Amino acid sequence: MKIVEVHHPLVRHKLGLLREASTAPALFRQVVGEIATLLAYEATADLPLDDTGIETWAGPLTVGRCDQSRITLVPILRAGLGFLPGVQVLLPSAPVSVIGLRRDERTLQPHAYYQRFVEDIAGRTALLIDPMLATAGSAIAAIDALKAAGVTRVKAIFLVSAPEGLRALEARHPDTEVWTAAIDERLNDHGYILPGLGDAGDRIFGTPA
Ligand SMILES: O=P(O)(O)OC[C@H]1O[C@H](OP(=O)(O)OP(=O)(O)O)[C@H](O)[C@@H]1O
Ligand SMILES: O=c1cc[nH]c(=O)[nH]1
Ligand SMILES: [Mg+2]
Repeated sequence: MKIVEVHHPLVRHKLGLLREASTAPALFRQVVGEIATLLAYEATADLPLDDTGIETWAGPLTVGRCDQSRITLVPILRAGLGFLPGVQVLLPSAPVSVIGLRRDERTLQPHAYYQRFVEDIAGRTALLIDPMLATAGSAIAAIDALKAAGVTRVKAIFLVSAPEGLRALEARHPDTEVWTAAIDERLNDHGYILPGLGDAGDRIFGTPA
C-alpha cells in the first residue's frame, strides 16, 4: 500500500498546534482546514490533465485542465466534515459523496448511519477524507461501500494515523493510497491514537467526549 507521511514543515508546525490540548474548536477547525489543503495538494500531484485549446490575448494555446468531474470527495461523517472545506479549496468543483460512520466506543466497530454517493460514482477516483485513522474499521467500511458502488481508485487523506490502522487497511485494501500528516506511536486500550489529538470530532464540533 502506498503510504506518504507528509513532512512539510508547515504541516508539522500546524499539527503541533492541534496537539495542544488548550487549542479551542475555532482555531482547531481553522488549522485542520489548512492541513487538509496541504495534504490534498500532495495527494493530487498525479491527477491527469486533459489538453485543452484556449484563446489567450496573444492567440491560441493548449493548456492542461483537470477534469474534477472524474473525482468525488468523500468525507466520513462527522469529523471528515472538518476536513472537507480545506480540500475544496483546491477541488471546488469535485462532487461530494458522504458516508456517516460512528465508531462504537466499546466494541470499536463502525456503525453506518448515512450514505449518499454521487449517482455516477462508478469509475471515479474517490478522495476519502477523515482526520483520524485509528483501528481503520471506519476507513475500511467506507472503502468497502465505495468499491461496492464501483469506485476504481481510492486516495485517502488522514491527519493522524495509527500504525495498527495502516496495517489493517493494507491487509483489506492494499490498493488504497494514503497521505497523512503523521504516523503516530500506537493505539491505547480504548482505541485512541497516542499521542494523537484526542477525539477529533468532539474537538472540531465543540461537543463533550
Ligand atoms: O479507525 P477507527 O477505529 O474506525 O476510528 C476512526 C474514526 O473515529 C472517528 O470518528 P467517530 O466514530 O468518533 O465519529 P465522529 O466523527 O462522529 O466523532 C474518526 O473521525 C474516524 O472516523
Ligand atoms: O484517537 C482517536 C481515535 C478515534 N477517533 C478519534 O477521534 N480519535
Ligand atoms: Mg467517524
